[in-house]
Amino acid sequence: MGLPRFGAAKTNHSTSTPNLYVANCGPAVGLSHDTIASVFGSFGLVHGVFPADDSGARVIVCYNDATSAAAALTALHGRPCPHLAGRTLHIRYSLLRPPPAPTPSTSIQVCLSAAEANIPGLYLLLDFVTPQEEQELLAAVDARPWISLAKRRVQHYGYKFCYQTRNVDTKQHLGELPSFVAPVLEKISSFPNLNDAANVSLDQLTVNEYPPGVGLSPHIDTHSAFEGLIFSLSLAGPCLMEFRRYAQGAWFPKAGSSVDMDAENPDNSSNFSRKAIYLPPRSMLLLSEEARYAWHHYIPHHKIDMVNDNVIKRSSRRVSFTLRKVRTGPCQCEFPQYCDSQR
Ligand SMILES: O=C(O)CCC(=O)C(=O)O
Ligand SMILES: [Fe+2]
Repeated sequence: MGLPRFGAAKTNHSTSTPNLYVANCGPAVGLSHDTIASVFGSFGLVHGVFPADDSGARVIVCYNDATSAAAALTALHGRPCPHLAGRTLHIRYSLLRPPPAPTPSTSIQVCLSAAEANIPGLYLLLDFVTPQEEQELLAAVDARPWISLAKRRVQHYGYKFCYQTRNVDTKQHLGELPSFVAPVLEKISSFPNLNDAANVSLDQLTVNEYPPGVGLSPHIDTHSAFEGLIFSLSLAGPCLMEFRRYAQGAWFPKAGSSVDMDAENPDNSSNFSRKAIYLPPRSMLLLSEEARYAWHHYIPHHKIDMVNDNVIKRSSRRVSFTLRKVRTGPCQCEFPQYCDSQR
């Protein structure tokens, strides 16, 4: 396991800082940093949520002041948290350590094609839309209202996506997908490698706009929320997407059980494979099968990406169109260890 960036205080007595070390909490157990920030935000202004180490299951929540941290610690430590999937959090004050020198993302080989990445079910088609179609799609979303999240802006069509539950409310249908996305859907219907392309009938679109330096914390799109094909079209700017396959069973303790902060096996918890792929503008990524169900995907929060020996600057924004089909029954995938329907 990599050196933790932050240490937890041995006890919570006589320590008081604005930073909390929270175990049993993080993207590897299905809780995004945005969700965690929102729940801890009810105790005071959260300045940021950071990985405590590379386990994906321990985070540092940083408040602006120690009083808010104390209130959150008292309210949330050692009991199931209904707003965080019922997980029992183990919280201590965090002893901040200076972050290590940034490790350049060259430490991981960046693939330029899905074949090179060799993850079953991952496909990348370059130049999926023309530059003119790209401009039209950007103009269409820019003419519509954006919703501002903490670090990026989003739009939802078909069904609203709820960032707290990482799910959709199937009873709240916002209507058909807008006509501006029709050319993209048309091209998807003849996407190669899809056995049942005719039945794709995507009904949810999330548009994300990322400023430079903003990414997305590691996550698997909730199995029970969406069917097995997830398409993501990159527009306006490039990014690097990292994929992580965590060791089997390491991340989803049985419902109701809790992982003790000290009892976790650090060797298991950092046990994941890593791959990265470069997504140029106008490319279409498809996550299906193992790539959709078993691999976390992650956009590092970088202003520049090292794509092997080349420095690639993120442009003033990247806009992605993520197209999915909302699931109506439970997921029956072959990856129960990552599946919220089968836990
Ligand atoms: O921006 C992207 O390409 C990915 C978005 C994503 O992973 C999501 O909305 O779940
Ligand atoms: Fe995703």
